[in-house]
Amino acid sequence: MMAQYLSLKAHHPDTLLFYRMGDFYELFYADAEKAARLLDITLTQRGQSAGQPVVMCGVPFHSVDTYLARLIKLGESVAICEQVGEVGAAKGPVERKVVRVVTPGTLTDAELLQDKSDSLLLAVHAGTRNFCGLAWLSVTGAELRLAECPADALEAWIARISPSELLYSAEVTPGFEQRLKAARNGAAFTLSVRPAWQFDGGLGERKLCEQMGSSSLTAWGAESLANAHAAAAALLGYAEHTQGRSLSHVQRLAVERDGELIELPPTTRRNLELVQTLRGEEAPTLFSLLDTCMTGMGSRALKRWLLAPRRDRSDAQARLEAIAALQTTPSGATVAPWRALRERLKNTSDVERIAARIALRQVRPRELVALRMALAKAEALAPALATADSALLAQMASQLSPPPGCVELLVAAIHPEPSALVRDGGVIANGHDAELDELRAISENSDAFLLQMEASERERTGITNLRVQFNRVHGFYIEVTQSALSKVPDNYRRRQTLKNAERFITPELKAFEDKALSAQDRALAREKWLYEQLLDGLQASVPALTRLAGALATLDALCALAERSHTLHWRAPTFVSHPCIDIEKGRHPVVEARLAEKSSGAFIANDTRLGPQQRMQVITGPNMGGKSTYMRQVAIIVLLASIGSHVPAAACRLGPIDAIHTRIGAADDLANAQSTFMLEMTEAAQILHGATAHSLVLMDEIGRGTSTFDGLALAAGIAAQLHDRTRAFTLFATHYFELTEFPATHHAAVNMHVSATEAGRDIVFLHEMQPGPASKSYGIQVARLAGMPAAVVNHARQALEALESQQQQARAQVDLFAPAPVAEASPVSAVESALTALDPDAMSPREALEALYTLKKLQTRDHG
Ligand SMILES: Nc1ncnc2c1ncn2[C@@H]1O[C@H](COP(=O)(O)OP(=O)(O)OP(=O)(O)O)[C@@H](O)[C@H]1O
Repeated sequence: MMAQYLSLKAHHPDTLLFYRMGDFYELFYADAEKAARLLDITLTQRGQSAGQPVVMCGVPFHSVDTYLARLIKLGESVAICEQVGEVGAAKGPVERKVVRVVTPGTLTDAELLQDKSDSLLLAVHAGTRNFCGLAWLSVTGAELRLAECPADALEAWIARISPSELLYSAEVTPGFEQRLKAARNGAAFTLSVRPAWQFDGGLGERKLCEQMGSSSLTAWGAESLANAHAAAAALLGYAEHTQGRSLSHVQRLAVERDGELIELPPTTRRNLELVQTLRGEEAPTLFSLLDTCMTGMGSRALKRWLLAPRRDRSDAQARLEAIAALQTTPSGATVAPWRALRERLKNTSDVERIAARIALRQVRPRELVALRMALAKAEALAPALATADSALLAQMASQLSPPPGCVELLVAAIHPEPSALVRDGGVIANGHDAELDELRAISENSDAFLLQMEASERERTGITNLRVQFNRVHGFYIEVTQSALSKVPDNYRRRQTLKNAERFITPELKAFEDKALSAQDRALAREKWLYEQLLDGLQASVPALTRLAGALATLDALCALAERSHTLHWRAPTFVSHPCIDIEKGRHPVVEARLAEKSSGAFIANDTRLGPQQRMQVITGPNMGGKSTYMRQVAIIVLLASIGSHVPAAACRLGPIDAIHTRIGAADDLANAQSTFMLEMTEAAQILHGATAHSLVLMDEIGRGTSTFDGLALAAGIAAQLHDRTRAFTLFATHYFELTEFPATHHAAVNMHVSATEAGRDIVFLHEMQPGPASKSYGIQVARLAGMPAAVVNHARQALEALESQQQQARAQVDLFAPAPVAEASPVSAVESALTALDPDAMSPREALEALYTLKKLQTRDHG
């Protein structure tokens, strides 16, 4: 057995091997030690193999899912090895096979997957010409995506895709590997190394064609993406390896191109708290506020929309029309369509994942019952949509009809209340298969047979309390109490002795037992076979089922947006072609919700007007005044509009947007050994390189991490660059009062401030954005509010007065915003000219040596 184990283990060196032995999965040697540590289970030793004690530990097969979940969460992969041969069929151990490998990026079990998040597998190929190829999919989804990106944009792509597992070639350079490891920081995904030959462009193209059932990839515009094909080859190879079969349900292909999406760099996703709070929690975030979907499919679609808004507005426009239609109560109806639809969508099972599990032949009987009910619901949804005034809803309606014959097949084949697992029996419906019905009848008729036999044996033997019974351990028996033993006939054979009774068997009962038990075994085998047949029959429906799942998901997400708009009083944005961000009475939805929850006052709405004439707002005002909230709310409204959602504002007009960049707050990135200031500057530099005139840029207190003069000078330089060169829509919050002079010399910048007023020695925040610079910074009042000891506050107040009067007198007349002098080109030195004239390939060793002496002489002369 150990030889068998070791040969299986050799094929899965980096994976924990769960080796099935009876009712347990056992792990051995190093696997056992690791699993015992990670799962906190007991390590044992048994026997010896090759003179060494065998270290092992095990988990019961019926609770394997819990252990798998824990290991996957820790980033481990597990190969499941089952007994596939018949016990005792051949000499030696029963035949075993690894039936699938469970890895963080290839999960398919409902118990292991999160309802509201996709678990994505991404393959990255370090390609030619400084380009990387990417291919990714969710094993339980229907779509494979491809992209090629410039090598320096790889981290941003990985962050956006946010995979659970990333595959790369064993032969990438150490530098590239290091980058992938660094990209993992903060976003926990597992890195899996694959053999280099699997990253082959030609192989990938062939595999993709095969997958799509097409002779070329032209229809998808994916024909000339050799780098992405190489990634796809590894991706599909790995997915097939883990599932033990090909992914026949993945039949959609999409190519993502640089520049199609509105850029949301990782810093923006973090700073705007889109799907995670700054502390790493799931709520309160924009997504947690937005997601009132009734199904996991809807939540996942909504999250995808939120994290991948498109620059092209056609999708967003179609969604806005759909939301409008969902909010219009048709004549004769009492409620808006979104309400009625959401009511019907409630408790709809995850058709997308069930379809994938059908294709992977891992689907459980109860999921098929759930699928049948979901299909009935989906069909009932269609009529209400078909008549709606929205092309998108009409398209959904056409996709909601169940594949022909699918419901009928499920009704006929699956028992209405099946057991959880096929191996327990009772899964196939009565009347579906004559042979199964007959076998079941034999075992079910045994009750009648036993009663009849009991009566006849009582009569024959005169033992009135004789009983004929069955139990799982001992099979059929006749039970006679001690007192009646003398009446037992000769043909009774003793089976078991109890305290007060004896149990017997007769040849007649034995014959019946054989028949009944074998009927049960045969019925079970027949059920397994019929279940496989059913899966075969369902394969043809898989593409239609995934389309239907997509329609359900879109519909659910749209209904959630309609509900949010209604409940939170949001309004539809409008898109225009000229550059502008016009927001009337905008609010920050998450802060507003928090205020409402705590009943701590109303949220103060603010307008925002940005356009070519007024591209930059320099925002000043006290701490706690609401600067960050205001800036974030503008970005959130722009993002919500871009995905086709209504927005928390009275009105919003939005021109083209290509990116939302943010530089907010300061958190040390200790893991990457970057100081607060270094990080601040790196992020600012990235924004200055990346932003365009169609980008929205939020800069919150840039320059704060260094000395006042350095910081001020840098902040001024950055503001000037954004205003003059980048020309992005910029919200620039600062504590440097000097910067309020910026708009005087820069025509497209204006001063804005958050209002506050003093009540005695205290400060009252009004949270209103008003034109002009703030008059005071109120730092000391805020410190007082924060509970700073009175002595410190008084001390600070005195020091402040002294500092202010000193500054009045010695105010340096520095023009902070004057353009920097162009650096003078330094004259070319004699050494440099001589070097330029040399051609090393055309020189003899002697000439080279002479040239070296000449250069040295010239250098000595240049430096006197
Ligand atoms: N428009 C608003 N209406 C009501 N309350 C608001 C508004 N804006 C902000 N607040 C409240 O004020 C708090 C502080 O806001 P915010 O963090 O935006 O201030 P800030 O000016 O950026 O402060 P700092 O400069 O210290 O970062 C928020 O948590 C919120 O409770």
